Amino acid sequence: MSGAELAGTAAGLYARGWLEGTAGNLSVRLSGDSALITASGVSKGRITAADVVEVGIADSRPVREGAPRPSAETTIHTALYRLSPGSHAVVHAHPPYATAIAILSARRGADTVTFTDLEIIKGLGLTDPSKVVVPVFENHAHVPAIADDVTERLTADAPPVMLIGNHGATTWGPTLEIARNRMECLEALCQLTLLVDRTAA
Ligand SMILES: CSCCC(=O)C(=O)COP(=O)(O)O
Ligand SMILES: [Zn+2]
Repeated sequence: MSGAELAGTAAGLYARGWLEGTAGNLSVRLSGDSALITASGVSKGRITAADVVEVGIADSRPVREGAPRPSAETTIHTALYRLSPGSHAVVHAHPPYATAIAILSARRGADTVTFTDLEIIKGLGLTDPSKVVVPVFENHAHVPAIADDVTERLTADAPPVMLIGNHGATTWGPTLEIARNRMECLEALCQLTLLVDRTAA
């Protein structure tokens, strides 16, 4: 897995309008105990292989001196890699419908959102796709506190998707393509839920 592949996936998500401004971050696990993650504060629509940083999964720090500053959300990515040894990629984005659901959840003080009986749940790769309970984390200003909450709340068999209140969504999986697909499925679940809720109102 290379920085160019990360950049290509990021460009695709940017083109969909899910990484507005400099939003979003993507990473892949490397062999050993490190991961390659996008640099902080750069447009993910035009990053290149030079805009990725290798960080340690144990300490979330750049492996090499002089590297660009890694994503501000690196600690969330590394917490997920520690939690889920079979996961080799993490995608964080701000897709509009998932972010709207994250905002509504935060307003209601809800720490989960449940989706039931929607075919697209199957795209999340769950054993029982009839229902998925998606955790919603508080958007602490100090990002490592979000990572601490992730470590505390999630178990290895948790669904590979989460929302961050007032912020966005994070998904993970065995490959970058699967983590990206899961982001698309989560966004579709949120979009369908908001569309149907509005139609029924
Ligand atoms: C302009 S978006 C604010 C930060 C954020 O939510 C994000 O996803 C990007 O952070 P990064 O440090 O990875 O650029
Ligand atoms: Zn974000």
